[in-house]
Amino acid sequence: MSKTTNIEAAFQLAQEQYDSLGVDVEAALDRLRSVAISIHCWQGDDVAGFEGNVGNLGNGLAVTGNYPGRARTSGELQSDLELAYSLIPGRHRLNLHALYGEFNGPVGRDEMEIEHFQNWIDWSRSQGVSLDFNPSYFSHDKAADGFTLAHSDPSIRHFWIDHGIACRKIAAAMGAAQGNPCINNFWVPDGYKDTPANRKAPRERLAASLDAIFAEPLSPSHTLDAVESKLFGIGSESYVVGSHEFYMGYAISRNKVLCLDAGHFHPTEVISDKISSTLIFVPELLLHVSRGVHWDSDHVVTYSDELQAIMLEIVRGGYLDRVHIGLDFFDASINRVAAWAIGTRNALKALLAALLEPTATLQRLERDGDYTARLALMEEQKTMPIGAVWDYYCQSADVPIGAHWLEKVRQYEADVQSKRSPGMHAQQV
Ligand SMILES: C[C@H](O)[C@H](O)[C@@H](O)C(=O)CO
Ligand SMILES: [Mn+2]
Repeated sequence: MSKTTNIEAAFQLAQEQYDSLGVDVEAALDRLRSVAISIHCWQGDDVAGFEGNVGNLGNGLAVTGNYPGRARTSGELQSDLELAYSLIPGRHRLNLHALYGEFNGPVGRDEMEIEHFQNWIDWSRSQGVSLDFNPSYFSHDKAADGFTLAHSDPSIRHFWIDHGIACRKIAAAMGAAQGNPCINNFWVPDGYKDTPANRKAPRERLAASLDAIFAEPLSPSHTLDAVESKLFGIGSESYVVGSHEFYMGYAISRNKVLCLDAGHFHPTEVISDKISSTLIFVPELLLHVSRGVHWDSDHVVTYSDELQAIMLEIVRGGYLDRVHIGLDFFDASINRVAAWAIGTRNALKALLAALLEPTATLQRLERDGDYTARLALMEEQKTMPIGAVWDYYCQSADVPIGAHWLEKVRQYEADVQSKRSPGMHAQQV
């Protein structure tokens, strides 16, 4: 039997097994096909961007590792992304940070315009990829003391407010160009290393700065504002202005998208349990699917219990249209294209597993108080043949099956990435 026939035969057997549980595999695959994951550009170059300050990543963000082949220009990043997308089934989005604009000479963050992203818009159109966006409140002289929108100096605060306003206009133009909303996510690092004497004032300033940024109504069909909380960062261990409670309250009161980053909570706290709570009160969620190891370490997403729990919660709650699934990890110790492929394929595989769950049956058992059968069925589900369905999905999407994608990355690394010199930044290439 040929490999293709094997995959089809295994899929048919798997389909029969799911069928016996009342699960429609074709419907699950159709739903999976419609989900676009927002793949973060910053895994490709260690969050360096193209402003020319490579190695100055600041404000608590840390990338470790020195694997060769970091992308140094937008052309290199686009080429790496094209390979990554070709290894991942489905049609996905690209999440860009403002510091990835293309600037001919110095451009202040408060002066950024859509023209600095025209090349990204053109490229994304050519790839059939839609864009999401983020203002960049880090790795900058005016963020050197750890404060931006909550700064006590009004001139610094206003500089960053202007950056936020500029980024909203850029995001809206991207959304108008692509015909669907560009999610524009605001994360600021503001916080104190040591115990503050005044927790109130910075939070009042952050709320006022955000209100100033969001003052102009923009069409929700062009852009949606999201806000991202954090528990602590390196250098803001004792106090983060934009805590979970702060942004939960902000998003509810201002009708904003709430961003939950899996690495931004206490180590035993999970975002999977926050989805059904928060969505009662906010219109939509953005997820930064990440993997913290002891802290917000931004490890590549693996097929973990929490990843599966996140996807199950989205599917069980019927939230696929209200939850934007984005990724947020940056690992420089392995091939960066492989990192994208591993993390995104895992996210999709976990989503497929969730779509293949006999949720209606489980929820009926729960309603009936039959917790024995609920647990038994949930456990049996774990060894159902999802691998056969996933392989079939990859084959039908014309992307590599199993670990064969790794051969393409190895070839690309030998032909392209290994020839890049490490220390250079965009202007030097
Ligand atoms: C680069 C991203 O904006 C950043 O990772 C942010 O989303 C975050 O999670 C900071 O810890
Ligand atoms: Mn994040």
